[in-house]
Amino acid sequence: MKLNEQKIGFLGAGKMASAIIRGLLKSGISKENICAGEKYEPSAEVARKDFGIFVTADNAEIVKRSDVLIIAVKPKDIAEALSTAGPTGQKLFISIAAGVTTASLEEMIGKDARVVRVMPNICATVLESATGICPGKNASKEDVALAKEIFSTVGVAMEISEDLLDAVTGLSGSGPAYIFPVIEAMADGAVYAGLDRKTAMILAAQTVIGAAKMVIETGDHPAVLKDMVCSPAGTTIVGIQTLEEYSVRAAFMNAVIDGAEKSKEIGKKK
Ligand SMILES: NC(=O)C1=CN([C@@H]2O[C@H](COP(=O)(O)OP(=O)(O)OC[C@H]3O[C@@H](n4cnc5c(N)ncnc54)[C@H](OP(=O)(O)O)[C@@H]3O)[C@@H](O)[C@H]2O)C=CC1
Ligand SMILES: O=C(O)[C@@H]1CCC=N1
Repeated sequence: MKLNEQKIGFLGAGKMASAIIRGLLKSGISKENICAGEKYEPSAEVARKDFGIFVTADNAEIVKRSDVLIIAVKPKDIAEALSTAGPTGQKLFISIAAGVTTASLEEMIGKDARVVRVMPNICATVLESATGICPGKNASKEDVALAKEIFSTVGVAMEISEDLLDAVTGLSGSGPAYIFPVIEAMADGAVYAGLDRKTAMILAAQTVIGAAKMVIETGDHPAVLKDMVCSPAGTTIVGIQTLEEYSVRAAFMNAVIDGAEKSKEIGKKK
């Protein structure tokens, strides 16, 4: 199955669908091969204007035109989106909804449905998503490979077993929202210390990019990298002491655990 020969339809054309569509177009997929079902007309109009793709409120028309359907509505809206999807035949369904299991998607689409569950993140917008992928019971190796190819256009995509996808959701699905306030708060600190806001924001964001690259490219443990920055009796160790006083590491750890548990909870709802 070649990606550039697939007709890809999105159910929902909101924030995440737009991010993924942008990645597909940037990777050379023709806009003629992408379409979207979106019931909120202002979002539909934005997608038409930004991407030049076919967008309609008629989900059945999207299913008819597509080989692969990407479910990109909120978990609570999936049942309605699928109930208006018409005959689904043996098309491949890829869901990016938080918490919703492949088993419950198969129940809604049909017991033989080919389903792949994926958890990307909002950084797909800048082609830097961290994405976890797992197959449903009827999905073939080729289906998983195709999903991996699609999500590799917007960042890093890895196959992960489904029992761990809630953990991926808490970590990389929600994670950007935990880091954005860190960047804002660090910039606030620099403004307090006298830097102008624009410079502070650029330096704060680049610091996060640089730190992330250090972890990925050196392969060193973050604690080792932290020690490289902390000079004895220097400026950094006093900041580390403050973070420890406020239990910042525990707070981040608990935020990820809470997100993972919420994802599991969503999966239990019918
Ligand atoms: N935002 C994120 O960072 C991430 C989100 N996800 C998952 O991605 C999915 C989409 O999230 P996101 O893009 O943020 O959500 P958005 O609300 O931005 O997009 C969903 C869009 O789908 C529309 N919609 C709702 N019901 C239907 C329907 N029956 N048919 C067609 N369109 C419909 C909504 O319209 P209306 O507003 O009128 O309801 C909305 O425009 C969710 O399931 C979420 O769990 C996964 C990873 C990260
Ligand atoms: O908050 C949410 O439910 C979605 C899923 C992961 C990120 N955003």
